[in-house]
Amino acid sequence: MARIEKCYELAREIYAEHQVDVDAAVARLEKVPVSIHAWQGDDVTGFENTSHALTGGCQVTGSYPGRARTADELRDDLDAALKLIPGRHRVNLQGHQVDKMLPGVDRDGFTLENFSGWLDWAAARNLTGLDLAPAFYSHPNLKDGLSLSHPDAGIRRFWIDHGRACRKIGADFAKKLGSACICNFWAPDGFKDTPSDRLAPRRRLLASLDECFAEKISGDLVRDAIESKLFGIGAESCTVGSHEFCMLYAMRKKKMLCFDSGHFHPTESIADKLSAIFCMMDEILLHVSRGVHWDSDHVTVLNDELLSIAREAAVYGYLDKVHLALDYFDASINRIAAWVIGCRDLQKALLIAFLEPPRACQLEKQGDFTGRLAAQEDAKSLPWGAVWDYFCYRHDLPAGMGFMDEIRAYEKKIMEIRK
Ligand SMILES: C[C@H](O)[C@H](O)[C@@H](O)C(=O)CO
Ligand SMILES: [Mn+2]
Repeated sequence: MARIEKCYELAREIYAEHQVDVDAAVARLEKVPVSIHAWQGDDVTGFENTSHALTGGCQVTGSYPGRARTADELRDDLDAALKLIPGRHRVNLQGHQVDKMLPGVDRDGFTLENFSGWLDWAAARNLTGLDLAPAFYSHPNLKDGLSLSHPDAGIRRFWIDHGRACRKIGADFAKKLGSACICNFWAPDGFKDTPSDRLAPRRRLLASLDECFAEKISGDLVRDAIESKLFGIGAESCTVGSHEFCMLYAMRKKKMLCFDSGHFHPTESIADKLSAIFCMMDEILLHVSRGVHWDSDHVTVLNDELLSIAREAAVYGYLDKVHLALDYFDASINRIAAWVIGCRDLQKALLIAFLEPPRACQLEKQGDFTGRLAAQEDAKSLPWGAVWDYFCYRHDLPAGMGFMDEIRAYEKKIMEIRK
């Protein structure tokens, strides 16, 4: 331990030479909650016990042992992960991750009763809140790849009512937990092959969303967000809720725009979009993920993309308006490790952003772009790792990959015996 403190002292000295206050950076990181996506733990299956296949253009691959089969198991797994992630965080649910099913009640009729176990669990933990996203997929009413934009009014009604139900449950979560619930609307609607009519489904999606949001709910209780996608598996030719559609909807209807980092062209970075959005919008939801080829949902790692997203979210002083959420699913590795590694990497990226020396910005202001490049590159070898280790130590958590011992023990005792 003495070594961690010693290294931290040295790092503090070095950063001070670069006009960076390390203690302030640590204090900032302390205050950033990440919304941890519960669906990494159950492979997005939910707990309706209706054996619906995963549909809607997402795929979970791998058969690593230990998928949570019930909400109780999922909560145990989240407990195991949360213990290994420094700081206070939130948990993000999908609208089919019910705690219990009630006879004759489907998604369009879900109420808090279906999710009550989650609320009790969150209240008993030190969570900063619970988020809930309607699940417009993995259900027989996703017909021909369409939910909210389906031509059949009865189908649209089912999904609209599911959206409305989730907002009400979110409000109930918020009342008890004292923190607004983020209700993110992502509809998988799309076409495998070129549609003859792209306009009508988009008009129907627009009308359905208006109905979903018709009930006025205070922003202190629910923050609505809308998420676009480039394409999904089996919906390669047209996505109804495209980026333009969602951005304009959010702007016009005063909703939050959700950027999922796996939902854009591979060479397109959402980091560059944040400052553009903040010129005209006040709040944003980030789904932090990692796209690899056609898969939008690999575990986040500390790569250039994550560093630039965290940097752009942090450096202009609007981090309080950026809601950070994880969104990936990998069933080929230990699911708890997937949460812990991805979340800690996001926190590391934020810490690196908080520790950014002012030099590069100063040189840029003077028009010295060569100096700026030199300063940006020099900053890369500053000892942020010593600061991260100290942050973990303050939280009584192992630095490095020490967290794997606990994960392995939990895997042996609990996960390996799940069938
Ligand atoms: C579980 C969904 O995949 C997720 O919530 C949604 O945000 C998404 O990114 C779909 O690709
Ligand atoms: Mn997403």
